Amino acid sequence: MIKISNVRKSFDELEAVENVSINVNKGSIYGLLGSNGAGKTTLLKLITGIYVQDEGLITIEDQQVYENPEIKNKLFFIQDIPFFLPQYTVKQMAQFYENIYPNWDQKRYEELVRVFEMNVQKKIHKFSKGIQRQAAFILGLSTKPDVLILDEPMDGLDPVMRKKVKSLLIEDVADREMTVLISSHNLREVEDICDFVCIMHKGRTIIEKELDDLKSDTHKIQLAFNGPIPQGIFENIKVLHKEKRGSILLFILNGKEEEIIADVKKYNPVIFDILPLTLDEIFIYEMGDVGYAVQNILG
Ligand SMILES: Nc1ncnc2c1ncn2[C@@H]1O[C@H](COP(=O)(O)OP(=O)(O)OP(=O)(O)O)[C@@H](O)[C@H]1O
Repeated sequence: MIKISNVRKSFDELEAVENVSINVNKGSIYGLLGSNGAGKTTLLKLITGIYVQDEGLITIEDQQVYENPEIKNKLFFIQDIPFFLPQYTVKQMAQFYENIYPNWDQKRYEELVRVFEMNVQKKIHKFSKGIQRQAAFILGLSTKPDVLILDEPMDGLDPVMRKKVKSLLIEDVADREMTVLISSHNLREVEDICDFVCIMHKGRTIIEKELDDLKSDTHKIQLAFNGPIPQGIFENIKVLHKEKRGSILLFILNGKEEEIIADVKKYNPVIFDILPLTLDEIFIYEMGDVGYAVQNILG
């Protein structure tokens, strides 16, 4: 659906996006995560055709986005500071979008106005930050986009509204295979709705993986042996982290659970436990030497 291949974008000397390649499948909710200044917003502005890349290719449904009104009509971008025309009310913005977006759905708009209990007659700039964001969601979802792109979408929303917005997104993904790309600093905020995640750091992608794969491929193991650590253990398994806590050895391993169990059992441990890993821990260990960035992402 969205294909980004070897994309670069610099501002003067600074390379904000360095050789990034990612794929976002139709009907998925894709989380673009990363530390401050990682290049997330720049990448979203490239995808939505606000910026043009210095190198590489960006396509949505195999068509380039930049200066392509046909594709732009199928996507909606809610920026970190949502865009509204000055002095406009929600009703006026709705009329504006109705004229631009061919798929504008008036019935859906009225329904969403009811759900959010939105005052459509009030000038938007007089609303609080959170209500302005709600107005952006009402308008964005009423354009019935094939692709919805969200930059820090939950900023300023209270927990009830976050839940409401998440369930509306899931509804549109399930009903009509809308594709959603969400950028966020905060992994915990989006992990319950994303099926794919990508972590960016300093303009590059560090991990791009299906969330379930990430969870099922990483394991925390506690082990103890009568005597020293046997030679050869985990020779063919990727060890992300190893530490000793008294007589207990703690390993973070990347691999299939059955293979790990089979390997361990060859060495007759006196203690052997497989413990669940939180997503936070997975990211910390996977990213290893960029641990500082992970702390930021995990907030
Ligand atoms: N228009 C611009 N002109 C010059 N530099 C820019 C511009 N936009 C972004 N940058 C720089 O590019 C880098 C990436 O910025 P970007 O806003 O894409 O990061 P981000 O991951 O969205 O960060 P944050 O999470 O803090 O919003 C930063 O170093 C930023 O200062």
